[in-house]
Order: sequence, then structure tokens, then C-alpha cells
Amino acid sequence: MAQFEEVSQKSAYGTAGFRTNSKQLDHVMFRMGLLATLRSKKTKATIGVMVTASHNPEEDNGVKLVDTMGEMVTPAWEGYATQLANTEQEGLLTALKDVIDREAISMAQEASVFVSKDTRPSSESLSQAVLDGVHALESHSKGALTLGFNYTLIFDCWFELQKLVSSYKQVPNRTDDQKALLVDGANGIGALKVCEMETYLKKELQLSLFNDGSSGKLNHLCGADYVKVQQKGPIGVEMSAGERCCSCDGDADRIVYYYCDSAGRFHLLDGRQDCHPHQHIPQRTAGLDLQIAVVQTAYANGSSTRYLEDTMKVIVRCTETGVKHLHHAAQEFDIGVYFEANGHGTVLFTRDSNTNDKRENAALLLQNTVNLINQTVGDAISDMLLIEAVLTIRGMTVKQWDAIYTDLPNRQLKVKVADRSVIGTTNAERRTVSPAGLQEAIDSLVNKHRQARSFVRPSGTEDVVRVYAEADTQESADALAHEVSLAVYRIAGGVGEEAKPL
Ligand SMILES: CC(=O)N[C@H]1[C@@H](OP(=O)(O)O)O[C@H](CO)[C@@H](O)[C@@H]1O
Ligand SMILES: [Mg+2]
Repeated sequence: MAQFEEVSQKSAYGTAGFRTNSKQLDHVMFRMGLLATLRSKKTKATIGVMVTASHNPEEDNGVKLVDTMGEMVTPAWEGYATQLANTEQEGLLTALKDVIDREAISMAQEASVFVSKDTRPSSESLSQAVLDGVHALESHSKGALTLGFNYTLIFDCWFELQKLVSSYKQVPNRTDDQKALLVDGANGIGALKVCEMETYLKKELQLSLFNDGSSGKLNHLCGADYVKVQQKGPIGVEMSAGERCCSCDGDADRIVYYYCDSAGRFHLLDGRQDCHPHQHIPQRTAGLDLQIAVVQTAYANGSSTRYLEDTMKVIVRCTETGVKHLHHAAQEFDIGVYFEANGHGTVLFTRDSNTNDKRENAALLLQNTVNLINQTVGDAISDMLLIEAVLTIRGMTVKQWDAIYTDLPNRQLKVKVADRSVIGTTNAERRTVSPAGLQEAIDSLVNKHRQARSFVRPSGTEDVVRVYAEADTQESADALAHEVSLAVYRIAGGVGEEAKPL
């Protein structure tokens, strides 16, 4: 185990756990093994530990804890995680004892921890470090290692896959010309799962897999994040006009769809997921009297929010960035649809859809949808099948899906500052409360543009401040993003060179 002294920077449990260069993570992994064991003893249930840095470069790695129902752990336990990760070696026992006392944990209780890893080379030894942590506290523990299928890791993956496939088979057959789907596996876990699924689905859906991990590097020039940020197709995928394509990320919990039109223009359908299952569910719930809501973050395109509120007439909520926030907000409704603009998300069915309701048809259709969805915190494969199912049932092409509304042009930028924690936010991260003067500066810049919106927040996964801007034209969105990034640089302690206009 690496000594804590080797690590200079304080690690914090961010948007999706700890994430940094893989060389700095040995001791963090060991300690997360310890903490997961304590959490398992406390809850008397299986706890998951996922070793992954998702869309980050292959050299990075990370770890997140998965609670008993597949959701992220509570803020109190995130706090323990941060505390343990940053404790000097000699203080570790005291820090552990503190958690045991505060949570009144019985150490006699047996623990069960599932450790899951992605396909990064460093994941092998780092997941072993997690298991070492588990075994250090529990010599008879049920620590087990699996290859991740994202959050389903604490269930039986094969069973999960079969459930998805058989639910998908209930969908009426689509026309032959609509059966093909190109899938970019980002050279990661998603590729392995698509490979497995391909054979079972041959009749219903013809999946062509690219970036399957046999030669390329994880997330390199491919994957959901690359496609979204670069606004172009991944390497190795030949797209014919109008053909449906999708990309998942390194740990297969995000999916984005896209296509090229006949003029060769690339169309990204990010954020459309919100409206997609959603368009479908109200029909299915006809007469069932369920309260439905869509949960988004500030990154959701303004057009999608307007479409949901004005055309779909559904409740829309906005939360802070990160699945853990969206998930909890979605649980408050009978049906909660939640997606981040970058493709993370799922649909939650909080009320039993096996209702006694007489309108059986609607209930049955809804039940099928429930089976197709991974409700824990979503994953790329089940989201992909859900989207395919809805497109089939509605008889929609990818172009028609794209046309349900027009995105406002937008731009995301990153600004390096000395200490990103100086930026305090409120109102689901849409406004800043510190440093003084920053929000006023953003407001006056936004006022110079039409249909404009902009906000800034410290990233929870990278050492940067993120800037988002949207406006009526791409030039205007680019100019606003640049102006706001300069304001951040000047008011919040920017380091390095000032950003140049785009
Ligand atoms: C703007 C953006 O895409 N932010 C991402 C990113 O979080 P940041 O806190 O913005 O670094 O990584 C998270 C984990 O993968 C994901 O949930 C989130 O949506
Ligand atoms: Mg991911």
C-alpha cells in the first residue's frame, strides 16, 4: 500500500467519488475497501465499490461507493470517505474508530462487498487494493471481484442482461431499414456487454460494434465524452446519412446518440433523452393517474426545458450536477425521468406499477418499460435499449427525434484557478455567491446577448472551473462563454494564460 505522505494534494469525494492519476490512488482504494466493509456491517447488506475513472483518459482512475440499492452513498458517508482518504497513516485507526462509534457499527456483523472494475490497466491492482482493505477488516468477508456493468455490479450481471434482452423482445418489430444501430463501445466495458447482447438480439436489432477494445485505447478519440465535447463522430465509425449511431463512455453509464444528415452535417442528440422516454411514458400511463417529473441540471439545453414545460406540460426540476443529486430528486415522484445533458440517467418508478388499476393495458405496458430500465442510477446499455424501444413504438427515425425541438447553441469552457473552492454556488449551481462581484459580472455579460444564459461552477471531477453559456447564435454563445471565462479568471484567481476568444 502506498504511503499517504506520497500524496501532496488533498483528495475530496467529488461528483462521482475520487478521481485522479492512477498512480496516486493506491492508499485511497485500500481505505475505500475499509469503509465499504463498515458500510456493509452498518446496513447488513452488500455494498459495491466501483474502480473506474469513466470518461477520463486511460492513465486516470477513480473509485466510487455504491450503496445497498445501487445508489450513491449519503453525504455523511462521503464525508467519512474524504476523511479516511486524507488521514495520515498513523491516524488511520483513530479515524476508523471514529466512524464505527458515530455510526454505532457492530464489528461482529458479517460484511459483503462487491468490487467492480473497468478495463483500464491500472484497475487490476487498484481493485486488489480495495479487496485488501476489505480483508484487513474482515478475514471471512465476502469480498468478490467482477468486471463492471456499471451500477448493476451488486446484482448478477448475466441475469440483468437477460432481463433487458427479454423485455426488449416484447417491443413490436420495427421495419428492416430501421433495425441497424452503430455502437461505439469506447474500448471499454460497454463494448464487452454489447458483444454479449448482440447474439441474443440479432432478429430485433442489428448492432454493429466499433471501438470494441481489441486494439484502441479507452476513450481515445471515441466514447460519449469525446463525441459530446468535440461535436463529431468517433474514430473508426463510418456513418451513412440518417443512420442511428450511439456512443457510451468508459464505464458504460452514459450514452449519446447522433447521426449525419445527407449534407454530411453532424447532429448530436444530447439532452434528447429527457424528452424521449418521457414522450412515451405519458401515453403509457394514460388513465393511471401518476405524477411524472423530469429532473435536469443547469447544463440542460434551455430549449429542452421549454419543450418539456410548454409542450409536454410536465413538472421540471433542476438540481446540482451529479447523478446522486438527480436521483434523489427523481425519487419524489411516481415516475421520475432524469438525465444529465451528457447522457447519464434513467427513469425511476417509485409507485408500484403492478397497480390494482383496472386499466390493465396501460399498466402492462408500463411494467414492460420498468423491466427495460436499470433504475439504480442508469446505465448506457439499458438506456440504449429503452431509446430503441421508444423509437420503434413511436415509429420515429433519428431525424424525427432530433426535430422535436431545436437546441440553443451553447459552449462549455474550463478555467484554471488557484483554488476552485473559492467559487460558491446556490440555486442548483445556477448562481454564484462567491467571490464577491462574480455573479454581477456574469449578469451584465448575459444581458448583452439574446436568449442568453450562463453559469459557472467548480468541477467535482477535475481541477477546473466550468463555464457554460447558451444564446441565440453559436457566435453569441461562444463570445459569452469567453467573456464569462475572463470574468472568472480575473475575479476568482485565474492561473496560467488568459483564455483567447474562440
Ligand atoms: C458538465 C459535466 O458534464 N459534468 C460531469 C462531470 O462532473 P463535474 O463535477 O462537472 O466535473 O462528471 C460527472 C461524473 O461523471 C458527471 O456526473 C457530470 O455530469
Ligand atoms: Mg461514466
